[in-house]
Amino acid sequence: MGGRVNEDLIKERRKCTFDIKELTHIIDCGEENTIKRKQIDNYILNIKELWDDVPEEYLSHKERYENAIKKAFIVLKVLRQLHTGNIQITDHRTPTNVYSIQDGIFRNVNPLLIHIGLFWSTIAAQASTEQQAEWLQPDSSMIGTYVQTELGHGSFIRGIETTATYDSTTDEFILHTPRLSAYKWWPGGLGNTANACLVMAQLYINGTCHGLHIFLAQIRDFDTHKPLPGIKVGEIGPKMGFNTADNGFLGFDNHRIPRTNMLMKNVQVLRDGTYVKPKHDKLTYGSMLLTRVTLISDLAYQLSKAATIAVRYSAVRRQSPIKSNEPERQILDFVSQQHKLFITIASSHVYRVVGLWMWNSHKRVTADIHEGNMGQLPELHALACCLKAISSRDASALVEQCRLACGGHGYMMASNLPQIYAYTTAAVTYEGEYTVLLLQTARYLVKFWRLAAEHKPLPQNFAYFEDYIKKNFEQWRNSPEGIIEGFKAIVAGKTKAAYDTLQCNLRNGREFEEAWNMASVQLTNASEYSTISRNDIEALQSRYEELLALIRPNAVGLVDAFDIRDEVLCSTLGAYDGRVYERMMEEASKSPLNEDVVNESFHKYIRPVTMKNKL
Ligand SMILES: CCCCC/C=C\C/C=C\C/C=C\C/C=C\C/C=C\C=C\C(=O)SCCNC(=O)CCNC(=O)[C@H](O)C(C)(C)COP(=O)(O)OP(=O)(O)OC[C@H]1O[C@@H](n2cnc3c(N)ncnc32)[C@H](O)[C@@H]1OP(=O)(O)O
Ligand SMILES: Cc1cc2nc3c(=O)[nH]c(=O)nc-3n(C[C@H](O)[C@H](O)[C@H](O)COP(=O)(O)OP(=O)(O)OC[C@H]3O[C@@H](n4cnc5c(N)ncnc54)[C@H](O)[C@@H]3O)c2cc1C
Repeated sequence: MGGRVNEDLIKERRKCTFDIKELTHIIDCGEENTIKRKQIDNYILNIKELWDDVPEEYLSHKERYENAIKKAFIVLKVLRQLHTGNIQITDHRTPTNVYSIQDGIFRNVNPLLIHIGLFWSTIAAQASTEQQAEWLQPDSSMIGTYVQTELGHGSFIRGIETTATYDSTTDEFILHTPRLSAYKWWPGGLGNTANACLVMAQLYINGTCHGLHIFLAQIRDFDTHKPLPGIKVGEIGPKMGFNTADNGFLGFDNHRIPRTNMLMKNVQVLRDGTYVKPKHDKLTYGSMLLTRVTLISDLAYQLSKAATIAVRYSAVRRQSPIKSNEPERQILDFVSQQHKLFITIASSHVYRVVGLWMWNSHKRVTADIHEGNMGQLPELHALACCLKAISSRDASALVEQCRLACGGHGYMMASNLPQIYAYTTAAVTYEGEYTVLLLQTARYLVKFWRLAAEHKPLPQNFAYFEDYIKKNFEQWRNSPEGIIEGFKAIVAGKTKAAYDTLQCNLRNGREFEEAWNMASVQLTNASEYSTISRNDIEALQSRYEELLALIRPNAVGLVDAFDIRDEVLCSTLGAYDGRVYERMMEEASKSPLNEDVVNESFHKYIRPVTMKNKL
């Protein structure tokens, strides 16, 4: 859409006091990455077949999927070309950028998300060298997914009921779904797209259960795409979001696969049925760990999208004067509006930085694991659980705050804020539900508190537990260091309270698991345990308000620095040119309800009632 840039946005951009490009380069981890990202954006976004004539929202459930799958295979082809270097973009090791522009292409979810994001990465991480050589061929016919959750079990994965029983006479595993609750339910791309899957099942050899293992199973014929004998597969129906992801169900009726289809990098079943144990029994859960780490950065990106839309809109939208004799003000001038939005910008940066740090930690710990050193895995798991839980919860709350900050127009699908919310709130549940993950972190903290309480040696990372016990915490200081000290005091205090409740429950004769359950609200909820005083809080509050005023002139510059293209934002409210009302009117004109001046329902249903006595 052509036309002039909104005057208020022009003025906002003139006011900006910092170099926007410099911040963009920081966000991209370097100018080179910015250049590459833009090359990839240009290449992919210029593919005409990826763009819709009719907005996605007006399509039926079936049409949405068919439209998305058409685009998914165009994108897959491009990703393969990038991978093999056939598209001359020198280095594309900035995967989040390739993936993030897909938000614009699909306005929803790529049905191949799990194929690319989890299927391949799990094979790469958990299959033996020989298996990888066979399965990771660039021209493979396999379209796969990651099949773990069942109708009856999602969080408690030890309760998974699908079995894989070794038959040494034929050198095969028999995959079986013993009852309705054991049906696989949820995997993305399973409904219609996938012809293969990685399935999590209980391994049985000679009547002994060895727990959960991952198996590669073909489920559809590669040529006809018909389900193989013994496979019952389908799609689970419409959801709050993720409606192009064809999440599916799957049941096995004694479906046989070769023994060599168990992922055997860390654990093996030999021809004679000998079971060779892994070095750590949670290595099978590695894909969940990796995805939790990846999600932190993805959620930071979703926050930057929501912030861009809401801040630009707030600079364009004028409503109410502040003094009655003045003109109406940009809603961005209201301090309460700044509070709603600037926190979203800040949170995006926080989770981006933490996400990168976690990504690098994951790389380091994985390299150690390859060398046989598992020592850092528990801490990484505890951190990933906590950060995935809070980043998803914060992101969905802040995206919703941005939507509300756009008033009624934020409720329009054309603002794209409802879709971003539906996407982020799903992340609170998938890949480990919020409370369940926080309890994993609590379990880790309580272990170290027990050491502290028993005056046993603590690792350096937990020295502050001892400081708390010895009351070595300094008085509160209003400085970054003081705030960090404050957080340490909160963690220590909260862990102590939960631990004390746990001990009290145990003394009262409860068994550990029951005592744990009774303490679980304390284990997940933070309390104020720092040495902060009322005066400190007042000082912090006024400093916060000063900071809002300092950020105000740079608000639009800050979101421009996220450098998200209009085709990706997909928002009438957030486009770079700020022509909000023109875009809203243009989008409304696409509604099928505007195709006829008089809708035929008038003649069928309305007129017979309203004109009844007048005909
Ligand atoms: C098209 C392009 C796409 C590309 C994509 C790339 C980028 C885009 C960005 C990101 C998106 C990427 C993908 C995701 C996108 C969309 C999501 C859609 C799909 C979602 C998929 C799923 O949801 S898959 C299913 C996930 N399921 C879960 O997460 C289940 C949650 N439950 C658990 O993880 C566990 O059951 C548990 C952790 C709650 C407890 O496990 P349990 O077996 O009960 O444990 P125990 O009690 O026996 O033992 C606990 C001990 O084990 C340790 N531990 C547990 N888990 C781990 C682990 N993962 N690693 C290491 N250690 C672990 C735990 O600490 C205990 O140790 P101690 O005994 O020593 O205390
Ligand atoms: C959009 C989407 C995509 C998904 N994609 C996939 C996929 O590709 N592959 C796949 O395998 N799965 C997938 N899933 C499934 C997902 O991983 C599970 O839904 C998730 O792990 C939560 O499990 P659940 O649904 O069984 O919830 P439940 O565990 O039943 O949780 C329900 C409630 O019980 C509480 N609860 C459960 N256990 C405890 C406990 N021990 N202590 C305290 N409270 C507890 C929870 O906090 C929650 O409040 C997807 C889900 C969604 C929504």
